[in-house]
Amino acid sequence: MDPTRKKVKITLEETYGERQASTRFICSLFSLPVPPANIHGPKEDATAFSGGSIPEYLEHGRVQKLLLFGLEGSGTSTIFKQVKFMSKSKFTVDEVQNIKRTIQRNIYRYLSVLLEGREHFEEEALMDKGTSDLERENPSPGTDGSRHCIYSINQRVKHFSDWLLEIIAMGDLDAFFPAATREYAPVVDEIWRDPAIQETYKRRGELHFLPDTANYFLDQALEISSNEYEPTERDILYAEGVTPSNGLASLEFSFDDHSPMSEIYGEDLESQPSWNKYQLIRISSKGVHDSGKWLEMFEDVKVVVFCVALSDYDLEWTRGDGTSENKMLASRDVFESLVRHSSFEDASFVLLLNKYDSFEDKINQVPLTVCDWFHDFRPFRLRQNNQALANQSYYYVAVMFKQLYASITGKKLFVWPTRALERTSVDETFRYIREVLMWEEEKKRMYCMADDDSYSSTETDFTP
Ligand SMILES: Nc1nc2c(ncn2[C@@H]2O[C@H](COP(=O)(O)OP(=O)(O)OP(=O)(O)O)[C@@H](O)[C@H]2O)c(=O)[nH]1
Ligand SMILES: [Mg+2]
Repeated sequence: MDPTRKKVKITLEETYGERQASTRFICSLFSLPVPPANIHGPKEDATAFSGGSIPEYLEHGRVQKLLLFGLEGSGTSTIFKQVKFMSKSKFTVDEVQNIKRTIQRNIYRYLSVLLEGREHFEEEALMDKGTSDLERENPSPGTDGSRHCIYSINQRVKHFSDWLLEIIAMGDLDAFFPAATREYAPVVDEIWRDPAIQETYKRRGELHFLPDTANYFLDQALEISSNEYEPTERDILYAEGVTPSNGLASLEFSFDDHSPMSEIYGEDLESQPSWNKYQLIRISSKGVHDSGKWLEMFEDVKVVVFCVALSDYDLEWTRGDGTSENKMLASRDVFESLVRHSSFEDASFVLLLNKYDSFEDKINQVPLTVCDWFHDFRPFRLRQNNQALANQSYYYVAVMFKQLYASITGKKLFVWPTRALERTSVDETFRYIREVLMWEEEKKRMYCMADDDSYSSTETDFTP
């Protein structure tokens, strides 16, 4: 069972005491940190988030700043959008119009990636076929004399394909967009359903720049291309390019005051600190690269939330200078540079290991050891299902990051698995972050008391 599901099951079935014990046991087994009172798991009801009037609490300086970072494609904008929906902040009419255009434009981009991939796969397949025909001295042309394979398309589609690829290569799509492209919606729909394109889509892992959600939009090409189309919440969540990709986005939110967290402090609500207002600041990966100066602005950040796509362990990443490296290693390097940054000396770090769903799908096909950093990973048993293997691999990756973090700071790194496309997962994540914040504040308070010599020393140490 994967850790996310375990968490939900724990919430539903176990009593608080049992849960604390089992969570602590699992965490100590894998050397993972656990907050002291992981009281209640996620509520299904995402409305537990509620928007608040910002200026007054900014004034009182009670906003807890959370900084969200991650390498390109790690899922930070998806998380940001989820929080925006959960906090009930609305997109303006203009923003929705822009999102609509972006989604309509993205369809052409996805199609062009598929068409280009198709050309490549066709060439490759025909070459292989040619070689094997030669070996058998038995060439096998199609009925019209030309050669075919599963990636071949008819002349009409080929015509459109050449036209679209040329336009996109010249950067001219905007000249045809949106009016002219609307006319082509039926062709786009036809091409997407073409067997050659569907075969190409099956090999999407080999295509760059094709997100997991491309099929979601291509399936609806006709509706999306119409004038009347209004993006749904899910469309906005899945769409790329909604959150600025090279800038900074900020959002304020709060948890509702009747949340389970208040129970940590029992009946004594008077002494409960006001930690329920948050500002989430997302800096895009481009921002991270040329952000030395920006980072100085974030000295008062309480938590750095660093997002890594778990399923990146076998992917290549092209740096600005054109050289490439494993994407997990690239993420690790960015993580390390943030951990070492003087602005975050006093901040806590929460590592989100995102795309747990893709990770679970991939882990039985591609061994974790393809990433050099994980070369000595040895699963307990060789024959096991995806979930169990994903679970073990997740803990291994978490521990690698924890060791790295501890070697630099001497502190504990908090780690959490996420599936950013699922709202309950993001809700659960922010509840966890809130617990981390409270735990850290409480720890500081305890240390202060210990300094005053008014507190027994053994109880100050509640690191797991
Ligand atoms: N399967 C899966 N896909 C995800 C998950 N989180 C995000 N994605 C997808 O991954 C792609 C990249 O996610 P983004 O949220 O745009 O990532 P980002 O960190 O904002 O990256 P940039 O926008 O490139 O800076 C999008 O197509 C998302 O829909 C997840 O948990 N599982
Ligand atoms: Mg994005």
